[in-house]
Amino acid sequence: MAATPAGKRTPFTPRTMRSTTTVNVSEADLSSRLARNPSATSSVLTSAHKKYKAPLSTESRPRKGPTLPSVPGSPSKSRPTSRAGSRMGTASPALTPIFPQRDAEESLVDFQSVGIDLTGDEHGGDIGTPLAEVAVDKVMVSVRVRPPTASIPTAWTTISGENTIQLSGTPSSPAPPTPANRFTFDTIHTTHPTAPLYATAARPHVHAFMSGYNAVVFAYGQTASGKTYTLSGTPEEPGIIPRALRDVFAFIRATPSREYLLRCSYLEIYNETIHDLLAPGGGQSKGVEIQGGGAGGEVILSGLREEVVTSLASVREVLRRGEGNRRTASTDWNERSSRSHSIFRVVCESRERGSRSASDEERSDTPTANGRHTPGLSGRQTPGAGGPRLQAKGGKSVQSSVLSLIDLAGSEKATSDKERTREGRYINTSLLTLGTVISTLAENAAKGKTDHIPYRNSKLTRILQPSLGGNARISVVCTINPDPGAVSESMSTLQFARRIKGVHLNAQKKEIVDTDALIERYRKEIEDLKRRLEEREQEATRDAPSVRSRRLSAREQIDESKAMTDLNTRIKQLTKLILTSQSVGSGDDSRPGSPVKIDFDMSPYQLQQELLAARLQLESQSNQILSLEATLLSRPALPASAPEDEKDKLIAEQGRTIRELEIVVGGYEENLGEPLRAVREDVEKEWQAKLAAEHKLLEEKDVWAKELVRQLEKEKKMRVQLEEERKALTAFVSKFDSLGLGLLSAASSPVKVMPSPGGASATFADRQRARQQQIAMQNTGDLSRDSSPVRMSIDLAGKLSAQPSLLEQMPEEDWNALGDVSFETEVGQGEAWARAGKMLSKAGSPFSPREILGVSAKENLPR
Ligand SMILES: Nc1ncnc2c1ncn2[C@@H]1O[C@H](COP(=O)(O)OP(=O)(O)OP(=O)(O)O)[C@@H](O)[C@H]1O
Repeated sequence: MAATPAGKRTPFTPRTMRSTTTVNVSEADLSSRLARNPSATSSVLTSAHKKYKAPLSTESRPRKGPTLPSVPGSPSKSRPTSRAGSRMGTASPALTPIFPQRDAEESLVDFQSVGIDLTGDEHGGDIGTPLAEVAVDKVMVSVRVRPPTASIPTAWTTISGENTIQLSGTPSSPAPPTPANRFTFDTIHTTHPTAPLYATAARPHVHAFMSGYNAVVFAYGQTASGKTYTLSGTPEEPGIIPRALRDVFAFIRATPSREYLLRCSYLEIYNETIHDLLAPGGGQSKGVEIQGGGAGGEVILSGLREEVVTSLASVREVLRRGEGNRRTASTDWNERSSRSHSIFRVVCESRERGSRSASDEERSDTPTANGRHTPGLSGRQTPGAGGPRLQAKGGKSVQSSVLSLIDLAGSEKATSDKERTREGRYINTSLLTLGTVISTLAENAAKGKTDHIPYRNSKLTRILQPSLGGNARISVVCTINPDPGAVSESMSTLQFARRIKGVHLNAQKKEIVDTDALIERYRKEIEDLKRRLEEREQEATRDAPSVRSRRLSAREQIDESKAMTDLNTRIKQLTKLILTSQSVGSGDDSRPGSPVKIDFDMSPYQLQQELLAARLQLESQSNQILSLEATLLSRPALPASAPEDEKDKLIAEQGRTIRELEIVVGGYEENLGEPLRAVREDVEKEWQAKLAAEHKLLEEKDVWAKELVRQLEKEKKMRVQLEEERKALTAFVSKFDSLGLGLLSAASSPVKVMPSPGGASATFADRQRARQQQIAMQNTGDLSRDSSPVRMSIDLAGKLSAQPSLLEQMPEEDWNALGDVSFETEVGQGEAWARAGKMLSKAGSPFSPREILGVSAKENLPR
């Protein structure tokens, strides 16, 4: 909304409505109708877009002077024929998209709060909100003053309702209220939230971009004044870039009558070198070159990577990667920080949805020289006698537009750091050139002059040349630091803003007919693939299965089924790239974000088929690469004397083919690398889990084994000990036996009775048996005194045969005491020996236990 100086608000009336007037009225009307009646979206849009059906070809439309340069990087008008592809009879020379890698959760700009629903946000309205009315022939200029803080007061005052900002100075030194201190622009913003600024300063441009116009939004201002805050924002307060992309997808969703293809690129200009922020290696990648641009021709950014995006998630990934590349280098002497100009570009191609045209049918049904249908090539024949216009007959035009969102580096005073000073020189030079270009443009427009415009003095102005030259809707947000100490820089920013307001614009929609547009080629390839699939299916169902299996070998059957799977996969891939209101409707996850992983539960046959399909796809892609390379090589060289226009055209074509090649190679690498990476990840994960389980098991077994060894050692020790005790006891008993016999013989018999071997042992065994019986009887409660193992009577008559032993005469407890003789502890040993000695003397033995036993160290008996 503009306002009169008196403060009375009046509806804005564009000063000049050029050729785009009808369309703009339709857009505003469309938006307001959308807001009132969302259900009418489809019909409204369809009818609205009918009005867009401008001339079928850019050639058929009258041009307005030299102010129609093409957009940098957008497709050239005449598509060169890919003869090599046709010669080689390759499967498909169509481009393979570059899919984003993964949905990374971390991102500088958080999209979580920026959904793609149509309900809008807190401040910014929604897609159905009527567009702010902007003068399409003027640059939209907004000023954003960074909110003051308690410690930093503001030197500026805004006049409510007038969109005027005025230098007030400080209480101690108030500024004089002169016209030089007052500035009026389209909008003035002084608050934290970005939504109101976005709604007025960017949304109309995003909508214009989606409707086929080139659009540029850039932030200009001194360092730390809030340019990055305005463009990128923060997770809490998303900036213009995330909001714009949200609106792009919302626009697609609200436009069922058209289909879209979106590609993104991200570059920065650092020290007058252009870096592709999306290239592997980011800032370290080799520089991007600017080609063409002369005589109103296209500016081609050769070597700049363009990535097809199909969802907010994929855009988020691209942004994250690009920002990451800037940031990484920023730790390295601040290379990627505010010392570079960054440009985020989105290319949008769109066409009306509907059935294929007759001419399309005709073309795609015409076999090539080798009798084979080559999808993608079918519609890319060399323009015949009638040229593109003839081809366009009945065909659908494709709109192509570019949105550039630019965060300029902030001007800065020289610093003590040598490198920073060098950077500052480059920044100031390019900003100065931008200022000069804008001044000259404004002056030319005001005075009807045609002075030379020094676009070529800096990379920034060269890239912006087509837009500044008039073929774009431009919005500038000038950011101001409120600090009274920064007044001179702020004044310089405001003067820049005032100058740029004088630049004259004349943006035109770019409509391409023929097969220049990628979307058109994708669509044609899809149709061709579908037709081929249909043919194969018909062929497959013509014969009975038994006849067929006899006719084809197993190998041929596998190949055929693989070929069909391959066709299906490719159709799905391409279809997913083309965005429609339905396909973006289901949100972020509707797009493929990761490669297809191999299912390990598949049968070997299925796996073999998958493998074969992957191989075929790789082969087909390498054929595409070869075909594009051949096309490049087969380009006729132009003589040095050829007109500049011709040269630019050739350069543009070559740049396009190189870009295609890069996209195909990117897809090839993706196909080659991604599934393998994914499979490897899966396998590694699986085996790591198995390995961890095995390790755990091993550790448990190790513990168990150690414990077992320890037990065995203990047992062995005990066995040795027991064995020694047994031996000692046996020896001891034998001595007792012999002692007993000696006593008997001495007392009653002159006959020397020799001890019978095993007498004591047998007695010992008998006693053991008796004791077990006694225990058994005790357990059964049938214990009688007769059965006591302690038998005191000695059958002397039978002594020679029965070998009565002294042991037999010992009371039970004494016998038990003997058992302690060989036991280990010193105390126990002493007591045991003492008890044994007592017993022997009680029995009348003249020997000590040691003498009897003839104890030696070997017997492990205590001394
Ligand atoms: N409107 C605003 N509301 C709140 N904070 C802001 C606003 N504008 C800027 N800031 C804060 O001011 C600081 C500087 O802003 P920013 O980094 O965006 O400046 P810049 O102009 O991009 O600087 P440079 O040119 O050095 O990159 C940041 O901390 C940012 O969060």
